Amino acid sequence: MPRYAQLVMGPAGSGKSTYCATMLEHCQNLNRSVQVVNLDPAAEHFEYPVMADIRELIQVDDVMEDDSLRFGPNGGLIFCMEYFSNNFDWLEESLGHVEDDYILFDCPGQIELYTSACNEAACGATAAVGVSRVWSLPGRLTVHGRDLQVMAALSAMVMLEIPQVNIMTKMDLLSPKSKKEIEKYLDPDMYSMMEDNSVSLTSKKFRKLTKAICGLIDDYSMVRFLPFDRTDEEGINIVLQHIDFSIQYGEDLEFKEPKEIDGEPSNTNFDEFFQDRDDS
Ligand SMILES: Nc1nc2c(ncn2[C@@H]2O[C@H](COP(=O)(O)OP(=O)(O)OP(=O)(O)O)[C@@H](O)[C@H]2O)c(=O)[nH]1
Ligand SMILES: [Mg+2]
Repeated sequence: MPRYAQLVMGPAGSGKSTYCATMLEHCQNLNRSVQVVNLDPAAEHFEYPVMADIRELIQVDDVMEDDSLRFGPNGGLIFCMEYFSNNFDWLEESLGHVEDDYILFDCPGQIELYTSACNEAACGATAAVGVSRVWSLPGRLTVHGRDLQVMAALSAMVMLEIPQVNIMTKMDLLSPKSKKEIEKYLDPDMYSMMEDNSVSLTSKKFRKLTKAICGLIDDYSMVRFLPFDRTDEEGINIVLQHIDFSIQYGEDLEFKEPKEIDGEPSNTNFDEFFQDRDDS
């Protein structure tokens, strides 16, 4: 059987580890077997059990304390990921050979990594297990900050040629009004957004640069975001279905009996989701 994976990438603090914990719990409720691997050598805290943890191989603190290396936190992290990309045996041994594996890789958050070492590491990880990637961005963003982050998402998509699903995290923090407002950013029309912000684009050069960036994002027309509200099971399911579809998960799976809870067969959220859709 093939192995499937999600590489969960995105800026620092955008909610990658929380996404992994939420998706793990969601899949467990659906009676789906999912495992999580921590690939962040600087991770201090995460709320999920791990199948493997890169810190068993190398830790940022050890690299920073090494007198011959003398790295700071960012250089230390890049060193760790390069070390990881040269030691994939560790990953292959840690993953073993379990059938029907579906693994979430919780990646580190430093954005520089997605233009260099982490790509090599991610390529190695995809070679080891299979493909797909989730790019997470927090739901609260300024317009210009968001443009740059859209560029980062686009750059990751282009650098590492595997399917990518972009998600907008922390949607539960938004009021209904803000949720409505953020809708236009989920599937952005870059040119009309630029017009919306034209008042702040007083400099001619800056306006030209912004237009060029908008053109680039528009040319690829691939960057859209799915909202991710960790409190909304139905929304989480929609994200999972998009990812499953992008990696063709489930096409050759055999039917499994649902788990029984207190002698009663469980009515999974998956069934409920389709039930709701049928009723509507
Ligand atoms: N309300 C809310 N808070 C969130 C959500 N996702 C993450 N957070 C909070 O945001 C902070 C960072 O979340 P993490 O999941 O650690 O983010 P990360 O991307 O793994 O961070 P790094 O690994 O440091 O890059 C934590 O305080 C989380 O509790 C979410 O969906 N909703
Ligand atoms: Mg994390």
